[in-house]
Amino acid sequence: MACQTPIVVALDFPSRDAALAMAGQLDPALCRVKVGKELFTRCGPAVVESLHDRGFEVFLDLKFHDIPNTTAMAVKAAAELGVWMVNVHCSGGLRMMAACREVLDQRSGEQPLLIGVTVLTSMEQSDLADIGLDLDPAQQVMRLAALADRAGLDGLVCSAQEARAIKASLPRLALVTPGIRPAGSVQDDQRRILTPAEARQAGADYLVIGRPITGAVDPAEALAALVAGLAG
Ligand SMILES: O=c1ccn([C@@H]2O[C@H](COP(=O)(O)O)[C@@H](O)[C@H]2O)c(=O)[nH]1
Repeated sequence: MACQTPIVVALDFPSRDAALAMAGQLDPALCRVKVGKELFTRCGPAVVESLHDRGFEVFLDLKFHDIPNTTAMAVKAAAELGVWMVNVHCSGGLRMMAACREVLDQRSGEQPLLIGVTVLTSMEQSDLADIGLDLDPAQQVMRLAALADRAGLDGLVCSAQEARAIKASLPRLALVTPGIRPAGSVQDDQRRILTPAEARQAGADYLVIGRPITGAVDPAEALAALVAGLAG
């Protein structure tokens, strides 16, 4: 059965066994899963295939950032794995994003959603100042969102704190929002956070949630509670 909720569980684990043990506690009708840099670097495409075999749609979160040709070929390789979603850094620029769009458009059949990472949800204004950007995260997100729209991307990774403003000006773009923290849970290294319900109210289309689910005593129960909270 296709996934019925906006929740994407981040499988940030150091081994295939650990990732699949967690996936085994989750229901593909209630969430999609995300494979990021740690898991993919350790396990490679085989873990994506195993998750597909278990019925999950997979967001391959490798945040490609390189020259246009290299990035486009990486996106093509991701598409050939049959993933549901793939992403690149918007700060790679317009030509880089357009090359990724073009390589997917040249393929036949079902394509992954092509998503641009704006400003990491772990970053706040002082972090942008450290890298020479004298503006607040929301301004930089809007600038990169407009660029991603021009390049024909399908959506953005951003904080849900920016979702309302982006939806108001660029409603075509799907918004994928990490930095989701249920009320009362620890912030960890995230900085621009919202609760699941606040994120949905602001216009987020997909909620990326890792530790609040995978670090719970009972991940299946944590996921079910989040799903119930969004439905209510
Ligand atoms: O801006 C970004 C982009 C990606 N992420 C990823 O999302 C998850 C969040 O995990 P939590 O445990 O819920 O913090 C993680 O895999 C990040 O690599 C992000 O947090 N922010």
